[in-house]
Amino acid sequence: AIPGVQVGLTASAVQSVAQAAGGNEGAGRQALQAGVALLLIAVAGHLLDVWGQYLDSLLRLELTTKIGEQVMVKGTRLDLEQYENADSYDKLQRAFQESNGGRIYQLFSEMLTVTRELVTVVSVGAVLFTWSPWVALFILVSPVPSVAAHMIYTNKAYTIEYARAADRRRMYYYQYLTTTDHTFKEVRLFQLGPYLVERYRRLVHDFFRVDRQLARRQSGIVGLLGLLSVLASSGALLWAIGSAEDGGQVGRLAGYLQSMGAIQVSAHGMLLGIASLYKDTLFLGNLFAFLDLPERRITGGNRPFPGKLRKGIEFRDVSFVYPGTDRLVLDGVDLLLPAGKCVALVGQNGAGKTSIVKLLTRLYEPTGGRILIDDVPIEEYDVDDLQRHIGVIFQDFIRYEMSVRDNIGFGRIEAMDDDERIRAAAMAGGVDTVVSDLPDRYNTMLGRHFEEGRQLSGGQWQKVALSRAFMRRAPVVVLDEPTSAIDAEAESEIFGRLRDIAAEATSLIIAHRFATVRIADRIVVLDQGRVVEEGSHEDLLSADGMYAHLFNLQAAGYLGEPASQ
Ligand SMILES: Nc1ncnc2c1ncn2[C@@H]1O[C@H](COP(=O)(O)OP(=O)(O)OP(=O)(O)O)[C@@H](O)[C@H]1O
Repeated sequence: AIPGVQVGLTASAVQSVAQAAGGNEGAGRQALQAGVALLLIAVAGHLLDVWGQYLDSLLRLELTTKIGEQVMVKGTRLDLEQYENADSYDKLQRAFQESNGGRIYQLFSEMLTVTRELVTVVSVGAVLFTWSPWVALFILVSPVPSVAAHMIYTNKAYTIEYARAADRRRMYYYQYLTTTDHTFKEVRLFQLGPYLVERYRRLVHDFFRVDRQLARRQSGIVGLLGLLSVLASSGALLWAIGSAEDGGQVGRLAGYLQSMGAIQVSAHGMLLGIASLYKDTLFLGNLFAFLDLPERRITGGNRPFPGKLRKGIEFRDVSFVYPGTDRLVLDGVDLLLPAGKCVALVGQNGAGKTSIVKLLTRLYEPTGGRILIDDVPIEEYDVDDLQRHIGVIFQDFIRYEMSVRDNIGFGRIEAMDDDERIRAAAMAGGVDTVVSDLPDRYNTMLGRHFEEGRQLSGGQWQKVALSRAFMRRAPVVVLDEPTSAIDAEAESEIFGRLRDIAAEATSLIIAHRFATVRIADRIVVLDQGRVVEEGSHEDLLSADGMYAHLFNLQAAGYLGEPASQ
């Protein structure tokens, strides 16, 4: 109510001064009283402002930290499908853009602004209405047209921005390719720089063209509707002058002039605040849509996973189609991983090997058929417990830009401080000799992203990832192309040890190299989503089928002539 009181006091001060000038004795004192009241109000207003700013900064801190954290937590609760599907990944990216909490903070502070301006408009408006309803009405509605123009523009801009999400991702991707350490080598040597910059430039240019057109149209609309606003407030001014002149109300004229300024600013501020609120809720809709995404749709039962398998894992007539696609990636797969044995899965690129691992680790659910673990359907096991009991390393394992201890310890995070266990895992993965050369041993940072980081070779990184799998000491071990970058000598050593370490475990190894495949107790050949052969290395060679063909091709590569000759 302060602004309304201010207008009333200003009018009374000016009126009193005018009367004092006309010889009215008591008017001088009244003017002074009004002046002192105005001063007190100004001080109170200032103190409120300072307090408001303090609360404002607290709110900003609180929101920026909380929202970022919530988005991270949400990211860990989604299913793999939501990351591998372009549509939901798009949603995810849109939400990340809002994840610093800036927009939510803006929303709150806009709500506060709108409320504050509303108080000004209502209180000043009330004073004006008592003076002249028509002048009040003109002053109040004058900002409406120009704000309406802003709202129309906001809506258009949002629609355009929404449709741009994919192109924006492309832009960020081109920027990433030209500014990141592990993309540098190829970009430089294939001389891709100018091409990537050109693609980026073309996208920016398209954006620019559309934005310029929009800005042009916006100027037109704002210009036209804004003119109505100007006419309305000028009309109000004339009316005010006329009505003050009639009754010799100088104070009122001063009040009109002050309130016109105040209302112009406040009503404009309020309506623009509403327009921004509208825009921010549109954008925040993306964040809320993300936070609302279903979580962990793959659920299990309560059955704990066995500490050691009795019988083994069995895929029975399992088929699989990736959600949102229609290609049968696995087509009636029957597969047995006997307890305590090592099975190797062989097949050409795209045969479906990794997809089998994703089903076994419950990152996806089969479209048809059943997976049994010790004769119990996989769905009956507790999902977290199941995942805790499988030591898995994927082809695209992570190179954590953290310490060696983290890199290996992540295999069993509860045992991160168990030096003995970490050392044993490092030995099993063949990385202990690498670590002993590092300046800070297990506490050495790996990678190049952070200070003092030591970069490893591709094969050394792979050994670290293998150590991570061994750190788990799980009853089921799944290694997807575990030694593709490791030299032949180290590979044979690691597999020599694997037999000891995983002697108790049921293991599945996916590999293209036959040196790796041969160590398995049993080999399964997968082709286009079907199991086409299985048996021991010798059985499969004498069967002279696909396995023998692939083996001979590779052997010929090593020997320089067909192995069968
Ligand atoms: N997320 C996905 N969405 C849709 N299709 C996929 C997805 N991941 C893989 N595919 C398809 O499924 C098929 C099997 O892929 P998978 O990764 O299981 O093959 P793979 O045998 O492990 O191959 P590689 O030896 O190259 O690793 C491929 O044709 C691939 O294009």
